[in-house]
Amino acid sequence: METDLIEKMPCHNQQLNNSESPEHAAKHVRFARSSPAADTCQDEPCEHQTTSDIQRLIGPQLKLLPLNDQIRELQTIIRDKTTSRGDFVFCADRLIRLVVEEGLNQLPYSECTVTTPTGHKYEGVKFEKGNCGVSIMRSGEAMEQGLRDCCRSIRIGKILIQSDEETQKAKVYYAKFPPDISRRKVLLMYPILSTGNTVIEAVRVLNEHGLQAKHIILLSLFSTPHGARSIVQEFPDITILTTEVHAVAPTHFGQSKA
Ligand SMILES: Nc1nc2c(ncn2[C@@H]2O[C@H](COP(=O)(O)OP(=O)(O)OP(=O)(O)O)[C@@H](O)[C@H]2O)c(=O)[nH]1
Ligand SMILES: O=P(O)(O)OC[C@H]1O[C@H](OP(=O)(O)OP(=O)(O)O)[C@H](O)[C@@H]1O
Ligand SMILES: O=c1cc[nH]c(=O)[nH]1
Repeated sequence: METDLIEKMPCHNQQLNNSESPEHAAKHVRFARSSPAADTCQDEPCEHQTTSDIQRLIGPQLKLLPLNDQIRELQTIIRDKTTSRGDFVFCADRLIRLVVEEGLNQLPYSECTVTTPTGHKYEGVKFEKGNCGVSIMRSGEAMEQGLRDCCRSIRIGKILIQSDEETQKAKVYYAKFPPDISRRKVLLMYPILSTGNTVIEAVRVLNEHGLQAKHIILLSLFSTPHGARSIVQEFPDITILTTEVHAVAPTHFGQSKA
């Protein structure tokens, strides 16, 4: 029964803190009524859904960036078939940067004290060591620059997985990670989760290298309900970060950067 419900929920956004403010709920309804990109919401209006439904059905492992006008505009331009290649890449890079920044927020920080030029002590925080990125080729590579723009010297591993077009079965062709990956927190990059099969296979390979799913933060831009649910069912400890869960995911994302 829950499966039926989730597939009927084409359009969701949810705050990262997993609770919905009245302002956020109001904004969500406004988008559902006014956005031309929310085409699949017409049969199943978003205002009839609560944003906690998706959380309940998929679980707290799924974290959506808080919806705002800026993110909604980027999603709209990326989805618009009349968008030029240059605008698509520009907007995708902006959305990637927002997801990367939030992904970094999920990593461990420790407290530290620094001295200011005027000799004052300042109680701040610093990243803990032991993070790395892994991009799933090809489309995940489009997210590497966004991560490097924030973390200049972060190590980035790569994995190539291709799905059989008929059976959808995912096969691993190439994987190269930092040797101590089992001891790191990994930002796994893949912009579009459709079936979820590619990511599931990637996480299996990371598991084989000794990395537990609880140390993986999946950075993506768009997900179908099915994709997110499949990944969480397979790996209940993973964290998935995305900007939108929608029944229709954009396609050919990798080709935009080719
Ligand atoms: N020569 C070389 N140095 C690298 C490479 N990747 C990372 N480094 C450097 O090696 C150092 C240690 O890298 P990491 O092990 O990823 O760093 P970390 O221990 O997680 O933490 P940070 O030092 O804060 O990055 C960093 O200063 C990086 O700049 C590489 O592929 N080649
Ligand atoms: O169904 P999933 O396993 O969740 O994968 C979804 C991705 O796969 C397809 O791309 P493609 O296979 O061409 O991958 P690439 O663009 O990364 O090369 C599709 O355009 C999505 O980007
Ligand atoms: O390059 C582009 C432009 C619009 N939409 C895409 O999917 N790719």
